[in-house]
Amino acid sequence: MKGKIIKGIAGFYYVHTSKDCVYECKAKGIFRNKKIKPLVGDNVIIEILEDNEKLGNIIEILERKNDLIRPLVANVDQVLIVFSIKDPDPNLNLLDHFIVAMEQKGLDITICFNKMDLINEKEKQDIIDIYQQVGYNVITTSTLEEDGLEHIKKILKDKTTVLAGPSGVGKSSILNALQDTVQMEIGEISQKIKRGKHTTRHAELIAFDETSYLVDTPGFSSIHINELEPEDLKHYYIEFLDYQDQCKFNSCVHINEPQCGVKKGLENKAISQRRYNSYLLLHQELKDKRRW
Ligand SMILES: Nc1nc2c(ncn2[C@@H]2O[C@H](COP(=O)(O)OP(=O)(O)OP(=O)(O)O)[C@@H](O)[C@H]2O)c(=O)[nH]1
Ligand SMILES: [Zn+2]
Repeated sequence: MKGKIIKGIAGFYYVHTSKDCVYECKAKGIFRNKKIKPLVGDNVIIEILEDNEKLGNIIEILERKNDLIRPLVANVDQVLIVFSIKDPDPNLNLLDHFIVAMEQKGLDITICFNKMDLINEKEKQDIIDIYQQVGYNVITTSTLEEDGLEHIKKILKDKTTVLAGPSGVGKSSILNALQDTVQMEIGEISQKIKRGKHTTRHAELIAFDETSYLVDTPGFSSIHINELEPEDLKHYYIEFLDYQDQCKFNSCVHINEPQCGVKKGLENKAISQRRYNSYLLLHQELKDKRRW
């Protein structure tokens, strides 16, 4: 039977299979020999030992699409980057920083502006426009007024999703609001899990249905851009890609070079000055880092 590991504790793996069943499984020795450790998020094949007790063995780990380090989860498809529209005001340089980090990991990105109840309808629409113009899916929510949650659920459908965003923007509130809507045998699982006491906090998946999962820890509240050379940053500002073939030089980083397509895009306002400024800032940061 096929399933997905949604939780791992002390050598036990909890595998979510079709019809919302969760089996408590051990991994057979073969993985240890191959030096593969099952991860939360892994798609696996299990053999059932005891159907009444929902006990099984993991006999195969299916090929991983990717594995993230923080949180430690396999096969994440997308990220929902949460920023608040107010309290705290969105720091757009930081948002772009998040976007670059997630683009680098190859995750699909949706941007969620939360706390929409704190502003008037038209206020700050320009911020939303900037990111829609880039081509990102932007949604707006208020967990306080339970607004936009249906929209989030639609985005979660058939994907494994992780939340990211700075502190205080409402990631936990979104998780809680969504979790309230999940009807699963949570009780049964937590009974089993309570047997042992564990202090370390591992990532878990919340199953919405057989193919939709959300990582339960608001994973990235700080960001690391891994080993990125300043001249490679341009690849992660995806709106530049449409203009770079108009650059005279292939190696153009769109700063001081003559005949730059991205600069032309800026002039005719197809590329946002706001985004370009954050590009310059981050480019300089990466250069400074290299000097260390
Ligand atoms: N007005 C308003 N306040 C909200 C909304 N969502 C969350 N808050 C409040 O914002 C504060 C921070 O919310 P959290 O959900 O803890 O934010 P977080 O992103 O998980 O923060 P960290 O745990 O620090 O990463 C809390 O006081 C929430 O009650 C919202 O939609 N509107
Ligand atoms: Zn250029």
